[in-house]
Amino acid sequence: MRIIFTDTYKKMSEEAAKILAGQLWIKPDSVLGLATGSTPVELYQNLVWLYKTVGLDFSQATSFNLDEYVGLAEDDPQSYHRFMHENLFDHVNIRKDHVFFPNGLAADSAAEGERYEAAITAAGGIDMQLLGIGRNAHIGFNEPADAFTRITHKVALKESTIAANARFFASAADVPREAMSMGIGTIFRARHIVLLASGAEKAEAVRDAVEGAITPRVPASILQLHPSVTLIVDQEAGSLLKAEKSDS
Ligand SMILES: N[C@@H]1[C@@H](O)[C@H](O)[C@@H](COP(=O)(O)O)O[C@@H]1O
Repeated sequence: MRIIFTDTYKKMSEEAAKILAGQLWIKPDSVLGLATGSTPVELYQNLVWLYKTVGLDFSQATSFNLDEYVGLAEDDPQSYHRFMHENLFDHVNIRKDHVFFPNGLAADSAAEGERYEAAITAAGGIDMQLLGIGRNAHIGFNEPADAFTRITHKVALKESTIAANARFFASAADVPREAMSMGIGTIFRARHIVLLASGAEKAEAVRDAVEGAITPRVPASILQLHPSVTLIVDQEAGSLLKAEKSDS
């Protein structure tokens, strides 16, 4: 795993933007796996800026989002679908028929998981997967569990995740209790993975994921086995890492 240590959230976001932009410049028809949450917001702002100023081209790109809440319509203000459009897709030249989400309204979640996997495969697989990390080291919505999940599936969210995401809702009671999420296997099949972490509340999760045992109790720990992972941390999120600082 390559670790890029940065001082601030701003620098973390700039480093991440360089990597995603580089991917698009090298392979304009890249299949990107994209993430929601507060962590990638400024990265997306940087990508929009690169699109507007130096012509970073999304016209041939495809995107698959990691996850979506169960029970929210696409146009619900809290849906991840809306989040991605407001933060990135509406501001760049990605084709709207090239952006994909798990359907949180699907009646048959198992069939929906298989449909989403087939769509990823049909697109050629994910070239670069962007990830944030939960405070309990979840990635996507893959919560600590007894086994690593293999494909896109329905998950019951942990109370801690509901509490952490409540800041985006009027109250914790409004946070959906379930989501459709890529599985750990789906994420692991991406050719390159970029994991972002910012803030002191992520420091333990980052340390456990990078330096701890590989276990489904720490979902992100599986990334230690992937051949191409770049972790970008700000000072606080990287503060508990023993790893030699290779960059700053
Ligand atoms: N499903 C998302 C994850 O993809 C995200 O990584 C995590 C951390 O979010 P944040 O970046 O807001 O800390 O939150 C949610 O649970």
